[in-house]
Amino acid sequence: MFTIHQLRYQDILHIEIMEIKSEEITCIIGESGSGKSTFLKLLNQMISQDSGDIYYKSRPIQEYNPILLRREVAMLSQQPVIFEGTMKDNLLIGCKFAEKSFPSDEDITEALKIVHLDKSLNDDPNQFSGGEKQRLALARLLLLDPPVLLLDEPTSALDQETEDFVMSNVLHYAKRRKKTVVMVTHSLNAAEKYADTIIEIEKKRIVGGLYE
Ligand SMILES: Nc1ncnc2c1ncn2[C@@H]1O[C@H](COP(=O)(O)OP(=O)(O)OP(=O)(O)O)[C@@H](O)[C@H]1O
Repeated sequence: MFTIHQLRYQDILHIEIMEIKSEEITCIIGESGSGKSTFLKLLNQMISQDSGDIYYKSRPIQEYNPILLRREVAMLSQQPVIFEGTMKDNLLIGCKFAEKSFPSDEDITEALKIVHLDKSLNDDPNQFSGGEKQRLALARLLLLDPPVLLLDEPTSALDQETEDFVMSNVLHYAKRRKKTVVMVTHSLNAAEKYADTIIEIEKKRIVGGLYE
């Protein structure tokens, strides 16, 4: 799905060669500040490399319209973004921005079940806890139904038990729906449990995918 060759981004990230396979779960691990979030942002061109190539579906990534690319390669950032309005407004706003038809009530219920968020659709999410906001943003992304999901520490604000439950649900859902997932995680355990491929960023460098 993605092939990367001789990529440089400032002095923050250098990737010799890498492939991210379609319909797989790829986990990115590495120390704080090693460039994990930067890497995800390069994959949907929130930022552009200084040199080197990223191919998405065999075409240079810069040939894609960035807005259309981000509808296919959708990112969940580390800090959940919450808009004014109810929880339902927040769940639907992604589809509105992406000019997609709204999901059915059944789809909304399913997404909330996957992220284990038991709140009323009329609630004000600005009052939610950090972990609830994170799960709301994750449910919003699932309702968008993009083929590629870039997840930056999607469950970092959750307690261990809820984190395990939500991560397992989300990644099983992704597998069932044949999604390509690139997930940054601090948990080597989770990566070993769920990833098809684990890539470690070491000293701001990726020489190649480490182990499969
Ligand atoms: N816009 C930017 N301009 C300059 N430096 C940046 C920018 N964004 C990130 N950095 C720097 O790049 C390095 C990598 O940052 P990044 O957020 O990608 O790391 P990370 O591995 O995701 O870290 P963490 O695990 O703490 O979230 C850091 O040293 C950071 O300070």
